[in-house]
Amino acid sequence: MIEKRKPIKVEQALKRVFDYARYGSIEYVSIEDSYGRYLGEDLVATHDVPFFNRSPYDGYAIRACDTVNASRDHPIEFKVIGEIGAGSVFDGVVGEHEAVRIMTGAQIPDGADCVIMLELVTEIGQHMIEIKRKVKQGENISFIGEDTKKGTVLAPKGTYVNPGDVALLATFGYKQVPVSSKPKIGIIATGSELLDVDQPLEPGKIRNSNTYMIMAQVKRAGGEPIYFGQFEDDFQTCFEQVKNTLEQVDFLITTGGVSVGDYDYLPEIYEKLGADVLFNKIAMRPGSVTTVAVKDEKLLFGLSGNPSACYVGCELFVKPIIRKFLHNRNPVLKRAQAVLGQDFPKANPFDRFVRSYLNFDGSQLYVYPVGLDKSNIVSSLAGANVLLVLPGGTRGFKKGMKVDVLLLEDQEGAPLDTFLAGFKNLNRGDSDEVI
Ligand SMILES: Nc1nc2c(c(=O)[nH]1)N[C@H]1C(S)=C(S)[C@@H](COP(=O)(O)OP(=O)(O)OC[C@H]3O[C@@H](n4cnc5c(N)ncnc54)[C@H](O)[C@@H]3O)O[C@H]1N2
Ligand code: MOO
Repeated sequence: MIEKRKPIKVEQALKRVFDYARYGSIEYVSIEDSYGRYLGEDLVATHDVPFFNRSPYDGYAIRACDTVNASRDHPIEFKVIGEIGAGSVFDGVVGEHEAVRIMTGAQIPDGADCVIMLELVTEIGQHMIEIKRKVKQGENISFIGEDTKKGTVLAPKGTYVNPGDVALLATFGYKQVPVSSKPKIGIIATGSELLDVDQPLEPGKIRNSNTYMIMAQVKRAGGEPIYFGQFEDDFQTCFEQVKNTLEQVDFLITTGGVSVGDYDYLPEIYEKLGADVLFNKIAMRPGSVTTVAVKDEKLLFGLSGNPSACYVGCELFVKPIIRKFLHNRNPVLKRAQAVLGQDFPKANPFDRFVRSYLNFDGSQLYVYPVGLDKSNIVSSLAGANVLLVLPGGTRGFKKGMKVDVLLLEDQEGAPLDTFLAGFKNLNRGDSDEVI
């Protein structure tokens, strides 16, 4: 008689796993390779930006006090005493009714306290210009420290390095960037039915898709997947593999063999290893059989063999642990609210995580379940950019209801029409900007 497993709640399971989260160390990569990594140290502004007062426009640097009486009917003449492009410094001083022609990004010359744009100036001869309006002191100057002040923490340790962070790293002279080292995640597939990706199909056999899917998920989460192979349902072979692999990695993921079938050997393997099983049943679908054990402080994730269950188990439990290892402060999936785009009549005895597509139609976020909602389905995974969360003990979700979604990743944009429609819906005022 098989012992009945007692399911625990998703949040309880996650808390138990987090008790065994570990942190990685720090390594250095070149700035070119820093995108997509996680910062190993706080990114602190080591100097003010801008570092000097500079002009945000092409124009003339002048003294504001010389324009006090300027107007359309009373233009004031200025003598142009020099010109500076970005990267050069003017070595004189701007005096009364003098101007220096200045380009965007150049340092404001001494004596000047404002800039007037080229378009607002009339050239009236060689080295002479005319100004017909007042300019305020400080007008059109990007002041020292306006962008960021020295000492400001711009991105804390554990931040995912996006292109904006790369710009900051370059601004502050990081040729080499301290990043969190990636956790090494061992992956093992079990199952005598498994063929590798390049093997022809045979009756009763299937191609091992989970391994490659998990490797991609691990990479997406920021970890380093190491594939140790697929093994037939033989207790001794699987035991040896799990034992040896565990010694070489930070965490281990297995797929398949965690349920109660005759060839589901993972429970016995954990026992023989002397690993503590944190849970072996979660009140969720798919992925209820997701099992997590700990051996010598290392987490062993026993994911389901069923592709969708495997996918969801990996996103909910492995991804946060990878991000935690990378010192990320927001390691779990981000939650958002959307409107259900179609009926979902099925009952939800446990919390259900439905592979779904989140879409903005120009005015509202809608979420649509993708494909068949069964844990052995592989086709619904590719089109999903979120997991729709339907709480356990509910049924009959209707189109139009507000629901929660967990964001996976969205590299795909919107259709052009939807993008343009978004502007149509904006209530825009008229601008009085002249230029
Ligand atoms: N009597 C019971 N039977 C089952 C239960 C249960 O509670 N009592 N739970 C069911 C649920 S829920 C799931 S999910 C599965 C989980 O089974 P396992 O995780 O032990 O996985 P396997 O039995 O090894 O395989 C399940 C399924 O997935 C296919 N598979 C396996 N590995 C891969 C792979 N690497 N790539 C693609 N597909 C894979 C395998 O061929 C099976 O079809 O158990 C239910 N049964
Ligand atoms: O674990 Mo199963 O994945 O609930 O379908």
